[in-house]
Amino acid sequence: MNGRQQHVVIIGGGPGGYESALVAAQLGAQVSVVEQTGLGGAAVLTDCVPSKTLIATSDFMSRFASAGRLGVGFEGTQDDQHAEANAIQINDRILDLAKAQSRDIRAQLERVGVRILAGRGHISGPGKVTAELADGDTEQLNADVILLAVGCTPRVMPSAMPDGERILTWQQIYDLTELPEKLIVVGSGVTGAELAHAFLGLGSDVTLVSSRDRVLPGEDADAATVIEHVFRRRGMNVLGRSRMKSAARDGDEVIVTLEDGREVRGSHVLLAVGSVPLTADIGLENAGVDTSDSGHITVDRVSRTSAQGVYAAGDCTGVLPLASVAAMQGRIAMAHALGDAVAPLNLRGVCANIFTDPEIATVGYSQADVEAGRVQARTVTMPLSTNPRAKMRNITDGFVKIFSHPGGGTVIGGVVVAPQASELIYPLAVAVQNRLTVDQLASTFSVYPSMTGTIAEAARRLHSLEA
Ligand SMILES: Cc1cc2nc3c(=O)[nH]c(=O)nc-3n(C[C@H](O)[C@H](O)[C@H](O)COP(=O)(O)OP(=O)(O)OC[C@H]3O[C@@H](n4cnc5c(N)ncnc54)[C@H](O)[C@@H]3O)c2cc1C
Ligand SMILES: NC(=O)c1ccc[n+]([C@@H]2O[C@H](COP(=O)([O-])OP(=O)(O)OC[C@H]3O[C@@H](n4cnc5c(N)ncnc54)[C@H](O)[C@@H]3O)[C@@H](O)[C@H]2O)c1
Repeated sequence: MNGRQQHVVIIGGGPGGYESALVAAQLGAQVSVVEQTGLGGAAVLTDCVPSKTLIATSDFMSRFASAGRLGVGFEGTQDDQHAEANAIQINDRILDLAKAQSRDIRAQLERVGVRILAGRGHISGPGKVTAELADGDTEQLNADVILLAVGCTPRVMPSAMPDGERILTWQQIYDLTELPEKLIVVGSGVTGAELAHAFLGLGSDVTLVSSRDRVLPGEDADAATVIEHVFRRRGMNVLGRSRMKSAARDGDEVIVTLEDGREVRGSHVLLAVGSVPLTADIGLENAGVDTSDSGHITVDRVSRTSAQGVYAAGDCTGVLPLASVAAMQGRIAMAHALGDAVAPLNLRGVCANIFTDPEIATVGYSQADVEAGRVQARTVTMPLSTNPRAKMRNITDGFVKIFSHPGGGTVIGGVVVAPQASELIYPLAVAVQNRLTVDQLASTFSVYPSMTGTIAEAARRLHSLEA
């Protein structure tokens, strides 16, 4: 690096883009972000933040519905006692919250001197980005470093084209003015499972079309089994081993036709059949940036692409589609590009959470890693049903699972299935990240009574296996 101020141009203002902009500005670079939709990206405006806000309302309604089991009654006649979701108010709140977060991010970037260009960016040659601005102008930018963080968009099938009214992607549900009466959710990955559960909690009649043997095929099998059991118990119609062939409107109804010929009728269908990277028209060929067959940009562990001076971060790389990973890839890219100290991306410490009720939180090595022989581990699974705090709170579903290394007892992974597991996974994440042993975890005080008591108890069980 010479003494001249480096110019960094970032295409895409989601977590991958805005986090890298902050780091680059902090490291003294002149930074421009070209963003076509709004700062915060899909994460803030249509995907992560809106879905979690919807789930917050749904969770509240579910708690309300189970109040009777904790001895709480409501005034009024028995038949009349139910909470009702107001779709307009819920969606207004969601969209307001998303826009406010987007504004906060813009203000944060502007405070550190980042230039924000509203429009579409593409690489026009080595070290060159063209921005087609929203106001109709075009601007040419010279860049010492280019970072691509363009994200993904919902995958659509020609036989099930979304119409924004009754055939919907997850990005279109926040425009609904009424709660879907009979919702068919297609796809039982994380997006499908979270949203199917959210709408069930809000009062929709939900059918989940799952192409695999069980819901959440990529997750811990024990955890997914608990969630599928809860779905069914709460009245969701889960159609296992069922692949959608097509979805079509029939007046005010939708018909989902499965590959085996069965038809499912509903008022709305929500398509959650995966995502495709937005990498087709961003001029990758103009700089020699390689992609995989799926169109994801190929990167190494410091986010370098195949082209010198071009980095990529987030979902468009296909490394691990989480907001936290996108942000980390972006920070690493800028540190590397601008000559700061940097450690390559380490996915073993990544914490993830599925926001169903109960939630599934995971960190480190998984059961699948153990079963595939990628790592040797001892495993203990403790149900929550014996935890005193869980009993007090009427929590019956869930468990804590810990994986430790045989021989030293280092904690290498964990799964928590519990209400707010996203908060409970942190002690296990600290243990994995800092290579703590099960003995260190077991000898740490936990509050009595508390859900974390089960984490300490599981660690104690692993100690006795070690002994
Ligand atoms: C329903 C759902 C829920 C999710 N929930 C969670 C969660 O709870 N926790 C979690 O960690 N992750 C969650 N994720 C994943 C998370 O949303 C993504 O990992 C994250 O959005 C990736 O960030 P990104 O910066 O790569 O891309 P994005 O957030 O997609 O941002 C990319 C931005 O680039 C813009 N762009 C694209 N092309 C151009 C161009 N040519 N010029 C200018 N701008 C362009 C796009 O408009 C977009 O605004 C969820 C995903 C979905 C679908
Ligand atoms: N809480 C979170 O952190 C969160 C939430 C949502 C998404 N995400 C991220 O996004 C990633 C992608 O998740 P996703 O669920 O959007 O996509 P996905 O690709 O993981 O799941 C899509 C599912 O749809 C199924 N499918 C495809 N075509 C089908 C058809 N015709 N009929 C029936 N089923 C069909 C697939 O088999 C697959 O199981 C996740 O792995 C996660 O990293 C994270």
